[in-house]
Amino acid sequence: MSPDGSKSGRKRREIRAKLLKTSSLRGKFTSDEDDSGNLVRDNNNRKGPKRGREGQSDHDDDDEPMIKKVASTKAVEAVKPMTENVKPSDSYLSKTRFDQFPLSPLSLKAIKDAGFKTMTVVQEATLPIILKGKDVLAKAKTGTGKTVAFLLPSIEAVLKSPPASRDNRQPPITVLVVCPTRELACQAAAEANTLLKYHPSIGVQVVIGGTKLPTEQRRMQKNPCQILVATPGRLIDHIDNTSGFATRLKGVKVLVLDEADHLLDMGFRRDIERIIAAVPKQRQTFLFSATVPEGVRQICHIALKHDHEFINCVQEGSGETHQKVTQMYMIASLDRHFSLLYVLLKEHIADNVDYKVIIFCTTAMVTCLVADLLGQLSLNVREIHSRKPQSYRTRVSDEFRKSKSIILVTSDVSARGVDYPDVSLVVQMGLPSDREQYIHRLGRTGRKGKEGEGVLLLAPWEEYFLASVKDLPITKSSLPLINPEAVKKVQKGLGQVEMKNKEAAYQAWLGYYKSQKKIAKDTTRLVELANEFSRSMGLAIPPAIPRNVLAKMRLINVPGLRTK
Ligand SMILES: Nc1ncnc2c1ncn2[C@@H]1O[C@H](COP(=O)(O)OP(=O)(O)OP(=O)(O)O)[C@@H](O)[C@H]1O
Repeated sequence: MSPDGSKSGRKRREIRAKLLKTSSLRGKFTSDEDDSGNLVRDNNNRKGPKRGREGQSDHDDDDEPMIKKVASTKAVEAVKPMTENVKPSDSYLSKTRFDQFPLSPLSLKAIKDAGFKTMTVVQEATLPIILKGKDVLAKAKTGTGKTVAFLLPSIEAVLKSPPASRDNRQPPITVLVVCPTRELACQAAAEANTLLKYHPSIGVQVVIGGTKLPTEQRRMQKNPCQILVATPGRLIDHIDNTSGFATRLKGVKVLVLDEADHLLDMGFRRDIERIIAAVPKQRQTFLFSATVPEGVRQICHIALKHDHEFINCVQEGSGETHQKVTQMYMIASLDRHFSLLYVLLKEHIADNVDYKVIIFCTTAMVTCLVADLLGQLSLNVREIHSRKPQSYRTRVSDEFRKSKSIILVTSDVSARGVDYPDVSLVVQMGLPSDREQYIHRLGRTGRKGKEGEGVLLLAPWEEYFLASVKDLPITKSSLPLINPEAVKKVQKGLGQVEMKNKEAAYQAWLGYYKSQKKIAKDTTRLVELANEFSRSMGLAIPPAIPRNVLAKMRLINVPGLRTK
């Protein structure tokens, strides 16, 4: 917020968006001209790529949410959630207090200490159903307390389970929470420890890639571990390599899949199926996410009982994003993206002394390049992606969570779930892997009913993505003036970025867009665009790519590529 309390930069963008809207209404459905004179045309829908397992995947509201318990659904048939037209309120909070439910007084004490006065909408909607013993598929907007919603009843399940006998060398794990990324697993475990403040005998352990397996094995052996939070890949490592671990999983009473739609998509499917096979059929299962695409409704029966409840806290037609988060998109040729990003950031920083920005890039190596460039431009920037050691990622994540006046450049390892308070702006550079990822990335701002801003920066040939988010309140903003000094500064900064970073970014960029069917179907065009990206990094000729890498991408002998 600038000193006078206005967000003049954001205001400027909103005014530009309004002006554009009125002008474009005149020429609706024809082409729009971005400021570089390129004609951009509307295109159709697209399909995004399937993402890899944890760590390998680089792609690495507040209107009245509708709490509507849909009648028990047969998991296979898609049941449209019931909705009523209710006046949207601006709160993610309900009026219901936690002590109106049969929860442990010690949990209630911890909740009070955490400063939670009333339940959030999703907590109020799901707790009674879960306490009745039902399986639940819950959909609620980002930043509205889904983690506490599944942890509270999970703690109740532990309290109801018979304490393990002291001499039991493989005491049962009662609750298993699966998260798609390491930061999210650590965060859920931290939230669990907050709720367990007065339950000293209940232990939470975390198993995630990037840490030493033996360290985790010792910790689980020596400390209470009634609740285990895990990323899929590492959990399977323990099932396969930690003696007695599979036995401990036979005690699971509650299985939680956080960011369930992501865990159920093809990238994780095999791991999730193995994990489900490793826990008892006789259990309760909770699937939570801010997005539940139709496909997930069809496939959720692999985890949920047929008589599960689908609880949809997102009012139909209000869209899956928050009203208080303004969403803009900008179309500019690739050669302007870095300067545009720089101008956007300087504008935002000038208007928001407590700025806290997350910039999402398409891959780890592009993230690395952008972070390097912004560092050269003397911005206070950090980076998180899968090419950084876990200790570094954890340290930076903790630092960013506690800081203001800071910029985080990141891949999709930070797209979902991570709860960084008071993020003022989310910038998404280039094509999000799909609609859900766009929504989750945007959901890093506007949490707990707060305001926020999202800007999606696309090249003209990426504009077709907008068809997949046309139901969301995203408006086109014309481009801010990019003064020649800024261009020169960015070009100078690019000149100081190491060549190996540019080579890696170019190769990763090509790999990512090769996975975008609509763009990759014409490989010659794909390579032309990649070489446009290469020039935007200030390279006169595109970097050479190892022949074996091109073979894996199935791009051997495509004109415009250089091999080494
Ligand atoms: N009843 C409550 N009152 C106030 N704050 C709460 C309450 N429950 C949870 N919170 C806080 O709200 C914030 C967002 O919660 P959480 O991260 O679980 O959101 P989420 O719905 O899981 O978001 P995402 O979809 O991004 O994963 C956290 O800081 C959490 O501690």
